[in-house]
Amino acid sequence: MRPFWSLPPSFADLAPEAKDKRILIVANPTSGGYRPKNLEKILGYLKEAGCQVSIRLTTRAGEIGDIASDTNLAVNLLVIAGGDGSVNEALTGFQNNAAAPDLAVIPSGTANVLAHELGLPKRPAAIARAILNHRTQPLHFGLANGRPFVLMASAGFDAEVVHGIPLALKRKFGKLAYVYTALKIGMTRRSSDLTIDVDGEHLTGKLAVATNGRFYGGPFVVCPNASVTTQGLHVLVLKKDDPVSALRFGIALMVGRVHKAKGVTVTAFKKARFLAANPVAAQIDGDPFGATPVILEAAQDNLTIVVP
Ligand SMILES: Nc1ncnc2c1ncn2[C@@H]1O[C@H](COP(=O)(O)OP(=O)(O)OP(=O)(O)O)[C@@H](O)[C@H]1O
Repeated sequence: MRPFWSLPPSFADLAPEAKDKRILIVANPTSGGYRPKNLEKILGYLKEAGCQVSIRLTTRAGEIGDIASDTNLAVNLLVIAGGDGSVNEALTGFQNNAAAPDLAVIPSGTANVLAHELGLPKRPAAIARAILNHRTQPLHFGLANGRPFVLMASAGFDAEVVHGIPLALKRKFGKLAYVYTALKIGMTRRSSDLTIDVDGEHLTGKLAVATNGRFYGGPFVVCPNASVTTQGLHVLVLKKDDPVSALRFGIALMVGRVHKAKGVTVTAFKKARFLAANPVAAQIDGDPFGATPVILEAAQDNLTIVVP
């Protein structure tokens, strides 16, 4: 046993087998809360452990997808430093890569729901340790009109906010920008009716969220029984979206009770469709995704993701 005054083990001692590890870190410098200094520290720890590690900063949307779909990547681990949209791009790219490496995430982003789902650490040393330990779990995902989503796909008011939020405002004010945009849109919008076809049963509502995991919008629990590491999707249907109901649901969301709120149903499903007479805005993983109709199902495959 080490005497109590000795230094903690170095990263080189932690993972002797790391010397064979080839790691590519792809960082989205435009994601909310991006911290280049933290990335440098993580890079330093991984190099100290002997990993062959390189880093690439994206210069445009779509680049992460292109990298992830490259069948000549020749790495054991692709690490995405970014938010949920960046991870979604990697997942989408992996669909065209039969030799996809394992995935790890250095969380940034405005909400970063996946970080809450997996309990990802924030400190550089803890992130490096998780990457070196390389403990993995299957990451299940859903398909919306054939496009993968890791966390959620929805149609209705929240998607209108995702479509309407100005990027500069999101970068400057983070989550507050969502609140501001929601209030602004909420005052003038005309709500639409949705039909939600859940495994052949017809539900009606104003907002429908297909969720792959427990959380929504950050640390807020919407489906306590779900997890991104087990297969299966649930759909939350909100019956109303008038300002008073929206406020009630918002408060219920913040206290982790929205799934129990009056006017909310949660249903597990295999196949669902979000339909509307006139197109209703849709979003996946916090990025705009056109409009209804949206057809949803669980993907049969899964990825391998590093967990703490
Ligand atoms: N260099 C870049 N310039 C512009 N857009 C980029 C760049 N790199 C990646 N993107 C795009 O930025 C989008 C949003 O990124 P990301 O999700 O990581 O951050 P965020 O929006 O702040 O976080 P969150 O989704 O957790 O709220 C991604 O969908 C990705 O396509």
